[in-house]
Amino acid sequence: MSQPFGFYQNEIYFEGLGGVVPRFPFTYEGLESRAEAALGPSLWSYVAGGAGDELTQRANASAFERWGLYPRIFVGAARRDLSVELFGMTLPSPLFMAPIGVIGLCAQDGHGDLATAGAAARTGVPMVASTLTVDPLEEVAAEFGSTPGFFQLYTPTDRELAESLVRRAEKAGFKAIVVTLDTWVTGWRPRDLSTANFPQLRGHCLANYTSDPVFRAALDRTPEEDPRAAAIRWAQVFGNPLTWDDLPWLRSLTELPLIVKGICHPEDVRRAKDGGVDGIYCSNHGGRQANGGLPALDALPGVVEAADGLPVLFDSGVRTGTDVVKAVALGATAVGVGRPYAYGLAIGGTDGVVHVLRSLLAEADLLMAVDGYPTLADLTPESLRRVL
Ligand SMILES: Cc1cc2nc3c(=O)[nH]c(=O)nc-3n(C[C@H](O)[C@H](O)[C@H](O)COP(=O)(O)O)c2cc1C
Ligand SMILES: O=C(O)C(=O)c1ccccc1
Repeated sequence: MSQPFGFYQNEIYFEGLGGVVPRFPFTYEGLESRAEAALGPSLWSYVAGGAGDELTQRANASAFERWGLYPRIFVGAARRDLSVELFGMTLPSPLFMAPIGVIGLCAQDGHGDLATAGAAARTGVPMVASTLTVDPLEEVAAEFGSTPGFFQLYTPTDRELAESLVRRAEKAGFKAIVVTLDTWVTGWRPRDLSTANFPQLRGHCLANYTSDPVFRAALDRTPEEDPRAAAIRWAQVFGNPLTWDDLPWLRSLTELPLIVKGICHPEDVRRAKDGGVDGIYCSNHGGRQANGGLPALDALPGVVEAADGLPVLFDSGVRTGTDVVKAVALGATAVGVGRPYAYGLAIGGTDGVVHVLRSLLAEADLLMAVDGYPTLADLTPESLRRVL
């Protein structure tokens, strides 16, 4: 590791005055208010909103407040190592960027997927690119530099199309396939309903479909000639209500590491594991799908236990570096952040995303320094105590 993540603090104190300090906020609330202004009402309601009255979305974040980290003294954690092994890769930290559909729209120029991939290249923090990128997946992958990227698959009903998307992702150099299982239909989202968001967003969801030979072959006229017919076809093929019977087929699609996203129940972990997946992604989609459910963090220990050594990726409610540390202590191998980096993108493009990621990592690193946990392996459930 070249420089500890906490060094971001020094840069800001000693060099960044006039640079980062006036440009970007250092709290989640600060990010939210700046992003709301930058995005405007429609995009804001899409990104910030969740299902129902957003009880689960709020609970995801507040679940972290119920755990406190014990400080350990006389440890001298002058050097920290946050690196982690995942699917044979060594990542500089457990942090990654969760997939966010049409995140491209959050950037001023509408190419935010490329800007986010650029932030992955600059920080070493992997991006999970959504099936719903605004620019084709090949163009996104071209911006990753030496940072590995993962491809998130929304499995279409057309199996041949699913296969084609996976082949393209492999060819473009993605290092893992993340299949999202909790969103074959979108949840009841009052904010999106009140801004009638989806009809507008739909037109921006199509890039990976209209650039796909299998998708194009199923159309009578090209998407350029008849964009409406392409959008209709997209709506028809988008959501596949998969069942366990489809897992062998999903597994057969690729030799890349296969991760299933949206798992919270230990029994589902066992079944996924039996089906030969390489990783479990514990998430409730940031409270955007089902409302009234368990905060994802409360599901994590049961998932980790059932995973029994298989890597567990986690997201939903991560807002600070201390949240990252707590999720690792509860057994997550890698920790995803969602909305915060979208807000960074809205505020400052690639620089804004880099700022959000570096801030999360600096806070995590400095917490480990102060509390005496030099490596991730030192963080265990015994490092935490329930406080409420
Ligand atoms: C605007 C938005 C779009 C999303 N789109 C996708 C998507 O395309 N695919 C997917 O698997 N998850 C998607 N998610 C869910 C995220 O991957 C992640 O589970 C969630 O954002 C984590 O919660 P957090 O935002 O509270 O950190 C989306 C989330 C947001 C906020
Ligand atoms: O909004 C989401 O969370 C999401 O995953 C999605 C699904 C379909 C279209 C756009 C975004």
